[in-house]
Amino acid sequence: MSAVPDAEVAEAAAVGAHPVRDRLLSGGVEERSRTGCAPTAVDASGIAIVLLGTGVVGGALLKLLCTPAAARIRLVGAANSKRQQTDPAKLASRQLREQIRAEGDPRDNAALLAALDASGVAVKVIVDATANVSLAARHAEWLERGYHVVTANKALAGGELTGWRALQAATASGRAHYGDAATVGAGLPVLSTLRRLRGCGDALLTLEGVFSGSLSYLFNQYDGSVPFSTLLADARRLGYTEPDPRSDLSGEDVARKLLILARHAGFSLNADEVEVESLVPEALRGLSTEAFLERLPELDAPLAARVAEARERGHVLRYLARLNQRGHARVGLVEVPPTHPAARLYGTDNQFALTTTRYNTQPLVIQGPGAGPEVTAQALLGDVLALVGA
Ligand SMILES: NC(=O)C1=CN([C@@H]2O[C@H](COP(=O)(O)OP(=O)(O)OC[C@H]3O[C@@H](n4cnc5c(N)ncnc54)[C@H](OP(=O)(O)O)[C@@H]3O)[C@@H](O)[C@H]2O)C=CC1
Ligand SMILES: N[C@@H](CC=O)C(=O)O
Repeated sequence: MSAVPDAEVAEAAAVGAHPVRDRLLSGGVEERSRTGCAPTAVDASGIAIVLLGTGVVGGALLKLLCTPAAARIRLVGAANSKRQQTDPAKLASRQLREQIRAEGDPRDNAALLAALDASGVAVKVIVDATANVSLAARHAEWLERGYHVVTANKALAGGELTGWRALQAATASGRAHYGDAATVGAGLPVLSTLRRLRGCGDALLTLEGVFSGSLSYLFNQYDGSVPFSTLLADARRLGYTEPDPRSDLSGEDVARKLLILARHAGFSLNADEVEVESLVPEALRGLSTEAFLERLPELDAPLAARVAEARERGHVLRYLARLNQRGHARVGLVEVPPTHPAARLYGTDNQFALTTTRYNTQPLVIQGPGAGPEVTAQALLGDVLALVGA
């Protein structure tokens, strides 16, 4: 199924490298085309963007920027965690990630914003394809300054309630838009549906489902026959996990999505009000990402025991998120019967079951792939294009 040989995966897991991440931008199997890529001559009615993060999702977005759908978009800056590029000729490079790594300027957000200002284009967008908390903390300020923000980074909207409130205040002025489709369901139409329902006067009563693409991928397959750690390495290689997979296994990423949805529905929940079950053993919590990746097999025994217990009862394990009518929020591993809707998912499927005042006999269910570079990058592109009504 994978395009990456197993030996390469094993080596990558050992050193903390990432074949999909590397290939997406290396100009190797998924080379950027020069033709139509990062156009330098977009007229003033076009869109200028700065891309923060050139990893799995950012890399896939760079590929989409080379397609006709992105003809109105001009890339005026791109950055990784250490370096950045704003030179138009270099931004059009086939090897943009290597270019930035080898010859990029030191990181400086002000220079990226200056590139947007100098573009002469009215619609200026900052695309955040990182998981960086400090960058997310700047979203509200950027919006207030009139830059649109399109994000896959959930750290602000799904973080502390104060951050969420700052975001609401920044968008309330209407100066700039916040494109957040990629933050929940990797672009499945969940947030847009919830906003539409609320706009019609409907109210969310309960919410339940599988909100993690990587955990869905893991538990849809895990029956104890293949070690959990092997499946996790696969999920990471395929670009489904967070930069540090403990963000998925700890429940933190699912909790963020639940908070984003709950807050959009009018529940003012703080981050510490979500009950979270972590699947990361205590001994693996304080390690560096690289050290954690070397010790993945330590995940196997506890989960093998859990799946065996569930099987004795004729059940399967699913990592579920739940919000009840009283605003109680919980994310964690649940034993469900094979007839449960969450037991019938495939691949990275997410499932969001919304019970509302008007959808109250059967929930409104949104289901489909909930992780992966292409779908997530498409969600970002869609939010960018929506700014010009495309
Ligand atoms: N993968 C998926 O399926 C989905 C991911 N997302 C979200 O997308 C985001 C990115 O995920 P993913 O692409 O998988 O992660 P990666 O680790 O592959 O990429 C993250 C990128 O962010 C860069 N970065 C980190 N800090 C900064 C910074 N301060 N300034 C600029 N760049 C920075 C990294 O730089 P460097 O290369 O130097 O490390 C890297 O290029 C996350 O928030 C994730 O939750 C959302 C939906 C689905
Ligand atoms: N790591 C996340 C990616 C999308 O947000 C997940 O597994 O769902």
